[in-house]
Amino acid sequence: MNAVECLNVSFNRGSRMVLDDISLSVAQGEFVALIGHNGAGKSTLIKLCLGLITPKKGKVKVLGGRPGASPISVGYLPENVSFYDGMTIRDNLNYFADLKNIPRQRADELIESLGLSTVAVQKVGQCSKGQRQRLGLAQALLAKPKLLFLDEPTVGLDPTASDFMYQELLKLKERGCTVIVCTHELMLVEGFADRIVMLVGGHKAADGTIRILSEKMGLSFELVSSDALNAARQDEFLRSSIIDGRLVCKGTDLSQKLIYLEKKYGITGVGVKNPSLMDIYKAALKGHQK
Ligand SMILES: Nc1ncnc2c1ncn2[C@@H]1O[C@H](COP(=O)(O)OP(=O)(O)OP(=O)(O)O)[C@@H](O)[C@H]1O
Repeated sequence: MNAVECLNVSFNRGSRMVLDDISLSVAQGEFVALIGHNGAGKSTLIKLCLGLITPKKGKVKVLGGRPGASPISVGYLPENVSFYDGMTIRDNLNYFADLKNIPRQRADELIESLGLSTVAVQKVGQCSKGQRQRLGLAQALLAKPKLLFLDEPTVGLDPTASDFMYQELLKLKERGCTVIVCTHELMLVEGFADRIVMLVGGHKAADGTIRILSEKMGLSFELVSSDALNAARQDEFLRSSIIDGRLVCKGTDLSQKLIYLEKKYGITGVGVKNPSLMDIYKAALKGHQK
């Protein structure tokens, strides 16, 4: 059973098409980055999976059932999570625990594990953005969800706080939780996500690992080796692969080039630098606007 299954899902707001024929499967335990320009439909897709809105066409299944059918198993950190500013961090979390019928001991555990102990008695209105987001994550994790949706969880966070957030998400994935993060922070998410799903104008424009998408899109991989670069400068076959002082090739030519370097020049251990998620983003955007 997949954690999320969308089959030919379309959603309109009035006469405007917001999502068009989206099919998407997310396996349990996967970490998926949902990316795309402003207004692409990312939050809408998350809301459909949460059962907050219903598709005009197509089917959505979450943890094998109807979206919204197992709220305890699904955690959600919305883009603008709101708390009671006049209450402390601990009281806010206890309040949500009580609402969900979860023992307050779980709130204590999360305060401890998410590094909120020293500020637990601080009023939320006096918390930094990073502390609020940790509280937001704690709220989403109260029920130990099997599936977690996060909508731009690191907006406005400093690099340490953002890294903390992603390290926590990685720990959850390691424990088998499915994580779906909607974000614009491509450089940050590319090191964590197993797979990228990109929406453009309500359509699915890309779906796969960075490696596979790069190959499909014909993006350039860099062969990182000064020996290989020096050899290529003297080599008729490789010379044309030097662009802006870097030795590059398409994913489909990669193994051929590596074998050639080893056989002809005895060069081994050549590092391969994948295209970045930003390269994929730009290529998918361009490909979709043709
Ligand atoms: N409540 C609403 N009423 C009317 N239109 C809406 C509403 N919410 C979203 N939309 C529209 O639906 C489209 C998709 O919005 P959505 O919030 O899903 O995009 P997004 O990819 O999450 O964007 P962003 O990166 O800016 O958060 C946009 O054109 C937006 O204007």
